Amino acid sequence: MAEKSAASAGLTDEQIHELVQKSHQAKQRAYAPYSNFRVGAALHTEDGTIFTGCNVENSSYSLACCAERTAIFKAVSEGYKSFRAIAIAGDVESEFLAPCGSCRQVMREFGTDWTVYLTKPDLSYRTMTVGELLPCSFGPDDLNKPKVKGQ
Ligand SMILES: O=c1ccn([C@H]2C[C@H](O)[C@@H](CO)O2)c(=O)[nH]1
Ligand SMILES: [Zn+2]
Repeated sequence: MAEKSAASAGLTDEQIHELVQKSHQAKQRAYAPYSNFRVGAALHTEDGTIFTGCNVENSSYSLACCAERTAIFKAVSEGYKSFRAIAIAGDVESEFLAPCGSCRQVMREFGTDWTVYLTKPDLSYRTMTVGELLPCSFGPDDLNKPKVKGQ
């Protein structure tokens, strides 16, 4: 069950369960022949459309794309930029899977006040906001703040 905290994302228990399930289904499509670490993600947009993603690795190792970013980039490229929640799924039984720092920054681009469900394979989850996962963050507004003269 969910820990009490953070943003509810305005989703019903059924919608959360569906999102978590879809993240674990997406995990089955992971292309992870190098790490053998499968990850899936399911992103719930403002209007309820769900985009899924998996990690996609490469023989040039550093080119791997995480599941979370696959889902977010799919959504943005289809015209969606308002997100309610993302569920993240791995195969580790003992811990809720946490997103990497790069994915936290990519999530933060689209706001700090939306929800991340960190899940386990038994479909249990922990609820956090993007702002909780990336405190004191840099974002789009920072580019428009006054700068020292001459810069
Ligand atoms: O939250 C995470 C953590 C890791 N990975 C991927 C990147 C790489 O393909 C593999 C091992 O790091 O897992 C994700 O997709 N999401
Ligand atoms: Zn990542």
